[in-house]
This record gives sequence, C-alpha cells and structure tokens, in this order.
Amino acid sequence: MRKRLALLSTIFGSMFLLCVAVTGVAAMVDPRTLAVSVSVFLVGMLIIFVQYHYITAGTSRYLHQLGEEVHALQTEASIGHPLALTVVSDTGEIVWYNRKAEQLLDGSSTLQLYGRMISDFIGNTDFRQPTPEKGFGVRIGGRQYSMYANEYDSGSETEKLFALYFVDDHDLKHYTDLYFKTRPAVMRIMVDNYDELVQNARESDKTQVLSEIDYQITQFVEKYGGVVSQVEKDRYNAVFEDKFMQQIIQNRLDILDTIRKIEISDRVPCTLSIGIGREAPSISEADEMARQALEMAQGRGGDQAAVRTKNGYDFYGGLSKGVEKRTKVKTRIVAQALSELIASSKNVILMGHRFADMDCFGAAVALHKAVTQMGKPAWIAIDPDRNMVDLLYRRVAENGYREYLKAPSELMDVVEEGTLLIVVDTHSKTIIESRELYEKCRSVAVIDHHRKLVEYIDNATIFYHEPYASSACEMVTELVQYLSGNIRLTRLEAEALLAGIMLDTKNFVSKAGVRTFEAAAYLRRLGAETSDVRKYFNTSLSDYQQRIKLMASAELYHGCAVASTNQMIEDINVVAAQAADELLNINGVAASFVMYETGRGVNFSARSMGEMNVQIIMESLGGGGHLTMAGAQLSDCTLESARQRLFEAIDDYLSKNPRPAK
Ligand SMILES: Nc1ncnc2c1ncn2[C@@H]1O[C@@H]2COP(=O)(O)O[C@H]3[C@@H](O)[C@H](n4cnc5c(N)ncnc54)O[C@@H]3COP(=O)(O)O[C@H]2[C@H]1O
Ligand SMILES: [Mn+2]
Repeated sequence: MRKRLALLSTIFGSMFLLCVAVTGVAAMVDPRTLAVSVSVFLVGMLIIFVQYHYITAGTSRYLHQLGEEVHALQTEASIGHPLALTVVSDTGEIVWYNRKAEQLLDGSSTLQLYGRMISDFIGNTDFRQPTPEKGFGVRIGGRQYSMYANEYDSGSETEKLFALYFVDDHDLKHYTDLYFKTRPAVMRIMVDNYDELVQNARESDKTQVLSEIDYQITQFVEKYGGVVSQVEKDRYNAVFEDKFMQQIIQNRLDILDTIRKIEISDRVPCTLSIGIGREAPSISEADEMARQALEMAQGRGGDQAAVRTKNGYDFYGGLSKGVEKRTKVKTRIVAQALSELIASSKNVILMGHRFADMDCFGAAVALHKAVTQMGKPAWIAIDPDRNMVDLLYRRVAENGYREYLKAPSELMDVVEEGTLLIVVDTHSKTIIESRELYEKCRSVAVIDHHRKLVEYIDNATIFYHEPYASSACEMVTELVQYLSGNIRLTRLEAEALLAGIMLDTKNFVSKAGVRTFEAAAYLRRLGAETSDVRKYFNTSLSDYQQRIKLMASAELYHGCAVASTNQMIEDINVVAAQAADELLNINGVAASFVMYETGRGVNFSARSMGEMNVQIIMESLGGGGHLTMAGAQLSDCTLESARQRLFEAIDDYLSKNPRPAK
C-alpha cells in the first residue's frame, strides 16, 4: 500500500512540474495570459492538494483498521489455536496461555494459571535449551506431549520470553512403545547333555531328573508370560514379548543356574544352551536368529546363552567347564564326509595357527599321513622360523617330512581349482598361519576345539568343531581311526599327536576327559611314550631363567596373578605360556595373566583353574581361547596401557560374574 502511495506522489509531482512548465511557456508566448494561467494553476494545485490529502488520509485509515483486524485475528488465532500454547518468562513463570493450554494444564478447575510455574506441569524439562528435533518429551496428566520452545528476545531490559507449544502425540508414542515392547522374541533351549544324562542316570532318577528339567523350563517361561513347546526330547522353543525377554536378559538368564543346580546321582552336571533372537522385523527372522545364537552358544561349550541382535552377539553364563560328549557318532559322520572331500580333491594343504604349537602341528602331521595314504599329494603350511615346535619340527623333518613342510608363501603356486585346505586348531581367519593362502583356496575344512569366536571361517565345507574336546590332536586321533583307507600312523606321528594332547591338557591335568584318555591309549598302542613326548617340551637354561624372572614379577589383583616383561626374549611365546601355567600353582590364584611386548604391541597368555573364565576376559581384549586357557594380542599398545586394559577387563568380568565366597 505504501508503495502505491509513493507512486501517487510521483505522479502528483510530475503533474506539478508539467503545470509549471506549461504556465511558463504560456507566459513567454503572451504575457497577458500570465494572470489567467497563474490563477488556473493555483486552483489546480489546490484541487490536487486536497485530493492527495484525502486519498492519503483514507488509505491510512483503511490500513489502521486492517491492522486492528489482523491483530484481533492473531490474538484470536493464538487464543483459539488447536495446539496448547503458553508464554513463560525466563524463570518459567506463566505469563500468557491460550484456551487449549488452559484445558491441558488446568483441567476443569477455574484456577488462574498466571504466575504459576510451568515446572509444576512439565517437571524439570529445561525449555531454555535448544529444542530437540522431535521436541521435548513431556508427560502431563498421564498423556505424552512433544513440547517445542520458541525464544523471543525483545532486546529490551525486560527478561526473555518463551513460547511453548504442546503437540499431543500420546497415541503415536504409546503405540510405538507398545509395538517395540510386545514384539515377539524367540528363545531356543537345548539340554546340552541329554544323552549322557539318560545313559548315566539310574533308572529311578531318570524320570525324576527329566521331569524336573521340564518343570523348571515350563515354570520359567510361564513366569515371564511366554509360551513354550517341547519340539524334541532335548529341545524347547519359546516365544516371549520383548519386554519380558529384556527382563530375562537383565536377570542374566537365571534359568541356567536353576538347571545347573538339579542334582543327579552320577554327578553328571545338567546344563542348558540357549539361543535368543530379538529385534527382528518378523517372527521367522527372530527364529532364525535364535537358531544361529543357539549354535553359537553350543560352539562356545554350552551352559550359556547367546543373544543375537541386529548388532551381533551377547553372551551370558558359560561358567562351567563344558560337558563331555561321549558318543562318537558325530566323529564317524565327519570322518566319512572328510574322506569323500579328500577323495574328490586334487591335493591338500594342512595349516594351523600362527606361531604353530604342538597341538596344531601334531594334528597337521597325522592328517598329512592320512591324506597321502589316501593317494593325494599334501603339504603342511608352517612358518619355519616363527613356531613353537622347535624340537618336534626337527624330528619330523628328519623323518621323511622335510619336503612336505613348507612356508605358506612357497605353497601359493600349488593351489589350484581342486585344492583342499584343512585348517586345524583354530577357526579364526585372523590367527591362521596365512590369510593369503586361505583366501586362495576354494575348498576349506576346519577341525578345531576352541570355543567359538564371533569371527570365524564361514565358508568351510566341513566345520568340525568340538569345544568339548581337549585338543585338536584328540579330535584328529579319533578321526584317523574312522577315515577310509585303514590308516596306520608311525610311532613318530603318534608322538606328535600325543604331544599336542599333553600340551593342551597340561599333561592330562586340565580338560582331560574320558575320550582324551581313550585317544591317549590308542596312541600308546602305536608306540608313543609319554616320557619321550615330554622331551619335546624341554627348554633351554636361558628360557628357564627367563621364565623364573617373569614369574617373579607377578603381582596379585583380585585373585589374579599378573606378570609382565618388556624385554625381548627369544622364545617369549613359550616362556610366557609356561609362566602363565605355573603361576596357577600359587595358593589363592584363580587365574594368571602374562603380558609381553612383541615390538608390534602386547600379547597376553591367560590361564585359569576353571573357576574364572579367561576366555571371556581375553575376548573383551579381542582374543579368545578356552575357559581355562586363552590369549589375546593388542597392537600398537604400551605395556602400561595393556595392563590398565587388562585390569578393566578383570573388573568388568568380576562385576558381572562375582566369585563365589569361600
Ligand atoms: N586372538 C585370539 N583369538 C582366539 N584365540 C586366541 C587368540 N589368541 C590366543 N588364543 C588362544 O588362546 C590359547 C592360549 O594361547 P597361549 O599362547 O597363551 O598358549 C598356547 C601356547 O602358547 C602354549 N604353548 C605352546 N608351546 C608350549 C610349550 N612348549 N610349553 C607350554 N606351553 C606351550 O600352549 C597354548 C596352546 O593353546 P591353544 O592353542 O589351545 O589356545 C590358545 C590360542 O589359540
Ligand atoms: Mn590347541
């Protein structure tokens, strides 16, 4: 409007100038007309002036009126706005509110809201902070609102004002929440050692034990409002609403403890493995996740629960040693499959983990014999300089194996389409002897006894994984008896296997089960003597001295012996492993940890007497292993910060798994 008035004044201005010009010209042509011209000009000017004034006054009256109407409309719009709106001072005092806000904050009472504090309604939500994208979540009168704040700074001395808008999205939030809380979560439960229980329990105990297990599982599921069905004699499937599953997880799956407490005459412990699938887009996917999780829980030795979420796995329990499986049905099936796989391959490469020890080397040597007896060329991939099998390696090389022991790089050329790679004593891509060699081989089989890691070789045709076995050598001793071709091992090969078993069981002290002794007996029959095998473990005087020094550096931390060295010792891997073994002999030591610098970082050797699970502690540092024997490697890390991280890992473990009071 103002623009138009400006236009008008320009027009009037131009007309004025035009009149002056016309009058001037007229006066020059005939001075007599001057008087007339001037009079006409003046009259004209008067009319224009009056007109202009009139238009301006009318316009501004119109504008004023319009402004008032708009103002009234604005006020009315705010007052009657469908959203609740309040204006509060910087301190939170209510200075203005609309009708909706009156209803919202005051209900039916006629109490004035002016002067009351907004915090009486929204609690301690700080509206002065920048409003989050989806508003502040506030709860008023049992309903949920999103509150948006708009700051108004008049610039004057007076304090700031804030307009607060309340959007009622109660239903949206309520039902979203309900959706997440009631989404189905699936649990698969398996009795770890059903067959052993049935075989070993007395007839009179049998039914009682089995019905006790059944009763406890049903009770547990009912307590958390789930439904359960027994799908096989030793398997149950249950479905829960996710909020109850969360409670179950918060209570750290106490059903594991309940079942472990069931007493059986033969002292066979009774344990469960549980797999849980949560946060899946559909129930069938949740079930699939539960299946994978159950497999994982079993692969880690049973007596534990694995929870599969969209981000990976969480584990609970896993504190008992794992129950031995005595039936060898699986071994026979695997042996058959492996025989077929070997028969259909062109050649075979056997490979263990980096810094090969007697367990992986022994297993590789015996399998090498089996494969060559089946008529296929085979090699063992082992770094000749970086291993822990010094004496055994030499003995084996001297006895006809020299041409078959190759560094991984030397074997890259023999890999062809039909090459089979058999990985022994590890199932992790990160600690195998050679990643390049592994990646070049199309066909892979894995034979391992370590507790399952989340990162594992996932493309294996045969994944023979037995966390209950003491060692890879125990597994291979059993396998060779079932492989086709009637394989006969020589005395040296039997010794290599026995060395592996003795290494991993610490001379039949830890993890040695019925099957371990059966395997040892078989090897003994082939001529292997424990006293001869012991010689492969002999160390040099300097290693012995280093070990004593290392042990002397030990300090105690919450029942754990922690020793470390930053000296470069030649056979540090073996020295550290042996020091860790020996530290367990100290009274009151439940676990031992030995740390050593490698030039690239810090390595750990961890051992336990079975009461603490060192696998879990090492796993939190990126390593793994067993309940009683584990390790980890931290790269780019100083000894001191490694020590700190170890202490934190121990603290964390103990806070979740307190040691039973003695
Ligand atoms: N990043 C990682 N991820 C997953 N697992 C990891 C890991 N780092 C280490 N581990 C596992 O932890 C276990 C302990 O390793 P550590 O080197 O202390 O102890 C090794 C080895 O150093 C030690 N050893 C070798 N020669 C020895 C000897 N002559 N005397 C005594 N101990 C010996 O015997 C142990 C054999 O243990 P085993 O192979 O069954 O299992 C190993 C290893 O596979
Ligand atoms: Mn091993």
